[in-house]
Amino acid sequence: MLEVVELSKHYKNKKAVKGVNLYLEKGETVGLLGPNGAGKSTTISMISSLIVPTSGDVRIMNESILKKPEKIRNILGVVPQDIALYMDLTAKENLEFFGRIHRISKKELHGKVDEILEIIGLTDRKNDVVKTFSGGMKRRLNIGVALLHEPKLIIMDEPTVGIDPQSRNYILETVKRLNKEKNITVLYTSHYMEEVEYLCDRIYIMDHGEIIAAGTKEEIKNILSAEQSIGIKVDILKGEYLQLLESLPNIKNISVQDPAITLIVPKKVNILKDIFKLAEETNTSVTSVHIETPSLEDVFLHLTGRQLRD
Ligand SMILES: Nc1ncnc2c1ncn2[C@@H]1O[C@H](COP(=O)(O)OP(=O)(O)OP(=O)(O)O)[C@@H](O)[C@H]1O
Repeated sequence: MLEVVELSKHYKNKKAVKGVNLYLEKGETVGLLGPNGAGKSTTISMISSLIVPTSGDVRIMNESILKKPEKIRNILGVVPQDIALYMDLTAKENLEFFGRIHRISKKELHGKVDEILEIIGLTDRKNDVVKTFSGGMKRRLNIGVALLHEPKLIIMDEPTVGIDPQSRNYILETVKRLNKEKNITVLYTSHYMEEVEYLCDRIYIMDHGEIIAAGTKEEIKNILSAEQSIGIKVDILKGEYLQLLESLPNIKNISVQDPAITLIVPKKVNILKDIFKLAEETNTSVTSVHIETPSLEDVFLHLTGRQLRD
């Protein structure tokens, strides 16, 4: 369905994307994860033929976007990070307006608009102007616009940023339904690991303009299969305790979500004794310790050195 080959974008002082390769099979939902500035939006903009690559190619259904951009725009639906709607028009008028841009006939558009309003759950608000909508409702309408021309592939650039949990769940369910019922292929970028875990068959992790890991959730978690994740909760987190933990041998990663600490250490290492000994030395009260296999978030931290939402 989609094939990205050695795609690069170099600006004057910055190599934003450096030889990215990725593919999506028909009907797959694939996640693209990366910290801020990793190059996700630049990659998506090149796939959407909004910016011209410095080198490389993007093929959608075996056609190069560089050679046939118009044809590809009919196959592709893009949900941009920023809301692109007319605030003084109603939900229905926005869909009609964008439908005309896609040259959908008036007759066809009539039924289509009602169908999309139903999909995005805005039928009862169709005659209200968009400026009265919550952030989540605007995002849902933004998705509706991208669905008007019945794309076979949809690219979503962080579609749940800054919205209430209810709208977020609605969007996730909608993406799942579109994929299952209409067999739409989805490329989904997000700052929320749990969304990608819930939605995606496969994941690409990007950092500094490059793909640094790719595979199914299980395959990616296996990157740290020889490690264990130890979550420690304390009453009051002291810098001194943290420093002593950091100085222990075998610590692969340490992250802090005050008053919790997560350590990544090799499976064969027994570190529990040290955790309690150092707590005693620094008068720290440990309230709980959990040992788990590493999560995707842990793998991400291990690979990029950053938390996804830094
Ligand atoms: N037009 C431009 N000129 C110069 N540098 C740019 C331009 N666009 C992006 N960059 C740089 O390229 C890098 C990748 O940016 P990009 O927006 O693709 O990252 P991102 O992964 O989408 O980040 P975010 O999660 O914050 O949206 C950044 O360092 C950014 O500053």
